[in-house]
Amino acid sequence: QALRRHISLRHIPAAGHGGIFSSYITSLRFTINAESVLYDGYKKYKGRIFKVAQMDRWIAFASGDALLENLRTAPEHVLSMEAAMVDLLQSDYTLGEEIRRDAYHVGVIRHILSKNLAVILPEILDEMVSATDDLIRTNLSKDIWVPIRATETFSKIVCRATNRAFIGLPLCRDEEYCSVNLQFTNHVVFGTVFTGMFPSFLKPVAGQIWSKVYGLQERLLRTIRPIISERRHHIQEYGPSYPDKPNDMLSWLMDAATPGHCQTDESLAVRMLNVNFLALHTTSSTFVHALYHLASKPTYINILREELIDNLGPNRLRSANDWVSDKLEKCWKLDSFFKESQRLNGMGAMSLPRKVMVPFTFSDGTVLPPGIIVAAAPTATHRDESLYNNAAEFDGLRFSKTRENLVMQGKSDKIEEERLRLTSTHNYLSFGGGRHACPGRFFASTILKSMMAHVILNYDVKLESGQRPADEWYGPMCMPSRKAKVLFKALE
Ligand code: HEM
Repeated sequence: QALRRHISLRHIPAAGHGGIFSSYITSLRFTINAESVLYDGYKKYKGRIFKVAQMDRWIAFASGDALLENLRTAPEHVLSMEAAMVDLLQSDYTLGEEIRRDAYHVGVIRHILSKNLAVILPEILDEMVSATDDLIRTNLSKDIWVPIRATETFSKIVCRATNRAFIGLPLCRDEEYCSVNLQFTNHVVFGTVFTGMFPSFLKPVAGQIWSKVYGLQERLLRTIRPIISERRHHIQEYGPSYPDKPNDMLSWLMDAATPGHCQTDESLAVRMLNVNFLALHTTSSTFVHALYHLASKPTYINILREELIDNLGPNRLRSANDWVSDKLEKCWKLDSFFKESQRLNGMGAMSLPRKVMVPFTFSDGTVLPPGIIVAAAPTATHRDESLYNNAAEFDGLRFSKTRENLVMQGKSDKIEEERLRLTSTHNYLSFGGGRHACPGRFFASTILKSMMAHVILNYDVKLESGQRPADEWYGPMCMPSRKAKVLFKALE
């Protein structure tokens, strides 16, 4: 097999070693330091396709504007994201086969969640303030710096705030419900490794065993079944738009579920787990990456605080009433700070994974055979000097300065200005791109910015050592340090 794969890809240059046996050295290096392998490949072959050895396969990486555009725009039956997920995440066994077969939840997130953002925001803010009070403020005493373990604390805050919009009170505060949703990421990550060890014909059995052992689907079902039943009862009694119907993810999913299996309690529970899987870890990691930047570079605290007070007024964002959502849009520096943090410290070294379904010819003439995964390399692209000046340096105001310059020069056209926002995918790979670009990024951006605004207006933060803690890498996946503690002090 290795020989066959080697021959079918021999026209593609390799980052690191390219031989049948020597490539294992690179695959080992990729496991330990994926970022540097991809950076070396990118520098050497920018504008081309290059391949990188993994233990069990080659992955091709597209670099440069033209090839990335090919990757973004190829139709699903040619370059498939779903098929890539089956290979890379063993998604049929870890996420559930039905999630791939009927992805109606993606439409719900893309259209209904985004459309309802302004309406549900006060609820989200209320939960965020209450969760931050419960998990941070109660531990603080006047004028004393108190260490808070950032990843653990903010994943819980994100879980509560997000689930206020997904399932509402009181379940968004239920420990069992939150813990199941937070654990599901581990279920997927370790389940990928576990089921990946079995040959194809045994994977369904291995997947079943894995799900039963972890038991998260069952546990989530137990917590949400009474709520589903109650809502069904109201629908039967008063019709689909019954009075006081909750305007949340569970209702939207129940309304959109394709008739048949998708409408069962079991299927809705799996769908809720998956939506949480997509939303929680991504948002909390992105937040903590930015928090580490903020706490290690104190000058930004005053800059961002000043901007927030200018735009939001003297209120401290202590409650949802202090909030007017369009004012957050005016906080360009805060938006820029997150975009810059995510540019340098995002979810990992690989994005836009797609499986080649039929022979695919890139615009430079390179042909990829079916069966291979092709992806983009965000960390390498985001450090490209031709795209970003002083690319290796953190400049929290990089994007807001350019936005302001455009306005000052009278050149501000809407398209150019939108490209500099956190949620834009132009020259920016953290949210993927093309038809699969993250549909939850507008929701995520609102949560991230409002949570940071609340922190900055209510607390001082710093790091004991003053140094930003090193990220944790697992193959191509990147996470902010899970051990590091940020020192918090209440402002009043
Ligand atoms: C900062 C937080 C987030 C980051 C960094 C992030 C990143 C991504 C990335 C890189 C992709 C793959 C895109 C591609 O391959 O082209 C993706 C897809 C997706 N994300 Fe997010 N995401 C975030 C938050 C969310 C949230 C909050 C939700 C849901 C509310 C969500 C829902 C989805 C869905 C449904 C997809 C699949 C889209 C499709 O299949 O077409 N994401 N996200």
